[in-house]
Amino acid sequence: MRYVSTRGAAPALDFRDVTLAGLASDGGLYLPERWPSLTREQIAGFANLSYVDTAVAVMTPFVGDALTPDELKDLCTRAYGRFSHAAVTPLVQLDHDQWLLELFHGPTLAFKDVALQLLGLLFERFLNGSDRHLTVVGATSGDTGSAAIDALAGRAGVDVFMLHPAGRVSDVQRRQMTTVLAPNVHNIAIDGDFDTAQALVKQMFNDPGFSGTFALSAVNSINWARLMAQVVYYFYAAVRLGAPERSVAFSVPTGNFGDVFAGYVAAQMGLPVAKLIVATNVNDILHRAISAGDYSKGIVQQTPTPSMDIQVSSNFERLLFDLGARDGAALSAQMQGFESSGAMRLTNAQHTGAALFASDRVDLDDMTLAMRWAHEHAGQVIDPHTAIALAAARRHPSDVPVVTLATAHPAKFRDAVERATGQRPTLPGRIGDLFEREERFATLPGTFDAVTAYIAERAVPKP
Ligand SMILES: Cc1ncc(COP(=O)(O)O)c(C=O)c1O
Ligand SMILES: N[C@@H](CCOP(=O)(O)O)C(=O)O
Repeated sequence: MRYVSTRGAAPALDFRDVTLAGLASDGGLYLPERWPSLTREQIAGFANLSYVDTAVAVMTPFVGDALTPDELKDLCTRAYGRFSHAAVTPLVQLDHDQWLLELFHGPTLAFKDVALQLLGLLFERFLNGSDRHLTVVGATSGDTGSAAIDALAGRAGVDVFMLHPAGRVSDVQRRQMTTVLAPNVHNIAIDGDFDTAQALVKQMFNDPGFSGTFALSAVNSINWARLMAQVVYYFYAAVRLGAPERSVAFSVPTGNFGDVFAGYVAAQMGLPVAKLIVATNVNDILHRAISAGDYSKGIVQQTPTPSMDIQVSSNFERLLFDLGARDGAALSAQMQGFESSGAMRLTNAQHTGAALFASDRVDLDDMTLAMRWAHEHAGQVIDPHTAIALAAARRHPSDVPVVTLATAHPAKFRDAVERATGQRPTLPGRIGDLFEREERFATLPGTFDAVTAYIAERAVPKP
């Protein structure tokens, strides 16, 4: 399998190189040159497979010959062996039509572990025997950071520099990052919001001086391997609810558009997906884009769902490319217009082509009501991000099962959960002593010069 950039000018790469590269050299994001397709019989056969075997079956076409089937299975077994639930991503029924897909049983209690546990092992495997030292640069609004740090702490050949917006993540989220004291982990709190952090990371890749000096790589969902691993749980859930005979809808709490784009990929591969509901908080750029074709930035507002306090959604570019006849030059011009003005209209083809998606904007009151409903009617204490998607799911009548992606453990957002339900979740044993651990992080202005100077002093240059 070869991978092409959404902006059309970077070289096509194989799976190994696309994993190590992260972002394309023309500023675009990599995508498979075509979507692999699975037959109905193959999909039906997944109903009897474990999570690991489903992962191997779904990911094999993307991995190509970069790994043997045995190697891929070994990596998946190790990655998902660290999850605390035997099903890895179990389904929980809420009522007749509504289901939760619990994605938070990994080491850092959010869906990011599903992809990042595997990505850490892929880096290790692909760096084995090479003298390349990776400088991983990442931006987090709370969850990617701890999942990447858990996956990479102490690994040879990799340093990770993780930028989070100071004061805009929950205390549990911050401590999950800053209490990891491994020498290859560097946490940086920046003055600014998540969009500032994400823009700095992209600027590092696009700066010839910086990216020429360090072998940069990405752990955000701009890295294709992240999305590939997330496609798996759409198949895993849908076949348990009757696919391919029956279609299934998914409601996804959305920020950077990675998780829901993985659902789109599953649909392109042949999974009968009835609808993908893009659920946003009041930072609703994606809701406006999908419902009205208006992709224009607002000011990032702080909410009790900090991981979704995002206005520039990196992976939306992948969808626009796929729906725009994969014309890299046209998309490049469209994205450059957005980058300079902060606004763009979707073309007719992009807007009408996105018919698989519905969208919804959920405010604080409706988020709170969804948390209460889950608690009172189904005995489930859910986190606020999950509640955004559950509220949206309940507002979209459906004649097929609707699966809400439960993206984080409620203990990561104890104050918000307690305010809504009166229940204060306890920290799971894995992080029971989190508030007694020592923290270490730097605080820097959110500027390219300040952050790159800090990294340059600590990172290992290319030979
Ligand atoms: C708990 C949680 N839910 C939802 C999201 C949004 O997911 P995505 O950025 O893939 O749209 C995030 C952050 O990515 C998150 O951490
Ligand atoms: N919500 C994320 C933001 C980064 O998203 P990613 O999926 O692109 O890594 C977070 O919690 O850090």
